Parts: sequence; C-alpha cells; structure tokens
Amino acid sequence: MNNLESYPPILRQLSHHQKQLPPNQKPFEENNLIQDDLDPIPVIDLECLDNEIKKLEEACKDWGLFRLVNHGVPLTLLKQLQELPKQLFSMPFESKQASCSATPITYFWGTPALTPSGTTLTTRDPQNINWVEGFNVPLSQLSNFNSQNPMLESIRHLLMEYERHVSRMAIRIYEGIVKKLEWNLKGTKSYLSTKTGTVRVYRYPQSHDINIGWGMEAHTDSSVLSILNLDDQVTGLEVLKDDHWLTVKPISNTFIVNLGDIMQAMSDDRYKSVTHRVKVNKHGERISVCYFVYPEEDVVIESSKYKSFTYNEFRAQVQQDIKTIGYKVGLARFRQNEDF
Ligand SMILES: O=C(O)CCC(=O)C(=O)O
Ligand SMILES: [Fe+2]
Repeated sequence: MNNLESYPPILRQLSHHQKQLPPNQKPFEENNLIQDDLDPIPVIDLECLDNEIKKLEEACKDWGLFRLVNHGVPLTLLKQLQELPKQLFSMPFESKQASCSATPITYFWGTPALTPSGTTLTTRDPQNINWVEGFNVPLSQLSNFNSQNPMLESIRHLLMEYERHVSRMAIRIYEGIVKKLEWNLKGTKSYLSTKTGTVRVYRYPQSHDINIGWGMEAHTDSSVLSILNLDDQVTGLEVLKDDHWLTVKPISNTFIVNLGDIMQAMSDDRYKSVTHRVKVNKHGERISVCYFVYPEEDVVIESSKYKSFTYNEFRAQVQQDIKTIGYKVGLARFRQNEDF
C-alpha cells in the first residue's frame, strides 16, 4: 500500500494482514464471475431518453441498473471528479479528519454505514471491516459553509457544480421511468427530492490478497436512484444478475445508474433494487464518487406489495437492524403479510 500514513490506522494493517476469510465468504468466487469482453450492461442515452423508454423499462425490470451515456456532464468536470478525490485522500489521515470538523461533511472508514448525522453506525470487529474510507457530503448544505482546508474547499466547489448535473440527470431519469409506468407524476414527484441528494466519495485500498475482505459487502441501496461515477481504470464494483456476479467494466465518460429500494417499492416490485458489492483490487486503489437521492423524509410510500412507510421509517428500521443484528434487512421488513 503506498502513502501508508494517508490511510486510517485500521486499514494500514492491510499490507501485513494474515487473516483469511472462511471459504464461503471469500470475495473471489472465480467460477461465479461472468468475464466477457462485451459489456452486457444495458446502455441508455440520456439525450434521446424519449426514444429509449422501452429499453429503459427493460433495464429497470431485468437489471435494476444501466449505463448512462450522452449525459451532458463536461469531460473536464469528470476528470476533476477523479483527480481531486485522489489528492484529497492522499492527505495524512489526521488532516482528513480535521478538515471536516465544523462542516456538514463527514469522513469515515471501515464501514459505509452511517447515522443521519454522519457518525459511523457500527463499531465492527476489526477482523471484519470493510476496506473503504470515504467522505459523506450532503449536497444541499455545500453552500452554507467554507472549509479552512484548501483541498476540501476545492472539492466543495467541484461538488457544487456536480450537484447541478446529477440532480438534472436524476430528475430526467425519474421522469422517464415514471412516464413508462404511467404513474401520476404530480402525485409522485416528492418520491424523488433532489434536496436529499448526497454524494459519497470513496477510496478502496489496493490489496495483493483480495481474499482479505470486502471493499463493501453485498447490499441494495436505500435510495430511489443512485448515480455512480466509477474509477475509469480500476475495477471493483460487481452486480448480481441472474444469480451470477458480474464485474462492472470501467468505461470512461459513462455513469452507472442503480435503482434503489424505494424505486422497487414504488414500482410494486416491477423494477428491482439491484444487489451489488465492491471488491478490493490487487492492481491499484480505487476511487468512486456515488450520488444517492431519496424521497422527502415524511412522504408516505404507497404500494400494493408493502405496508405504507415513509423514508424516515425505512431508514430508522435499516439503522436499527444494522445496530442490532449487524446487517440491513431492507424492504423485506415492510412486505405485506410478512411478520418480521
Ligand atoms: O464504490 C462503488 O463502486 C459502489 C459503492 C456503493 O455501492 C454504495 O455506496 O452503496
Ligand atoms: Fe451501493
């Protein structure tokens, strides 16, 4: 691992870590991976979305995920979104911690599970940590503060610009989806509130022993939509498709869009919240910049498959499960006629 002092102490053990996970938990399930030169993930052209509605519907049904092209985000901005986080993460660990104090941005490591106020939710067994560190950035608060740290200040400005693009993309995609399902847009608009938009900037360390553990364990997102700007060199993200794990190829100038749990509930399970996970990579550390958008906290999500719930209730349940049983149960907790 290079620039060791930039890593949180608990992640520094990576370089001389001996522990092996039990075989059934090993990240590297080689025979389970589809490795194909062709990228099988459906591609959606945002500029021509009105002509792509059929494809969009199929992608949402069959995959819960698609690759977005012709998105209108300038290449220079995308380049900076890769470069600046690299510089931010290469700061010494203590500076990264200090840089966030008195800001709404939080710096975390070892687990991506955070409370709404940004503190780490689980104090995990050090043998079971996720090999990840990140910054959690509530986008609507970016204009309310200045950071004393020049690097964080540059990221703040960059993300303010990025926010305009991701909100535009999220609204456009959401409208495309709602149109197809013939939902009444007026009634469901608040199911997607760009005010809730949050960016997570992640760094996953390089590891020569990829059986060491997960960058992020298998999960579904709790969002309506997630828009991922992945490292354009280093792989890591895998998605579950027809019981097989598929590595998502890094293709520059594209985004990966995931449907989250709320979208699955809103669509009465017609669309799915895709299960995905992140592996550490032996060739290099990996950066991703992930945007999540949710409904307003107190909007009631109605569907025929689930009991009515607000996003607030959903989040509280997820947090409670992570705290008490150690993992997210998610939508299954709210299924009609299910006694959890
Ligand atoms: O870093 C990635 O590629 C994905 C991260 C992710 O799945 C998440 O934050 O929910
Ligand atoms: Fe995720």
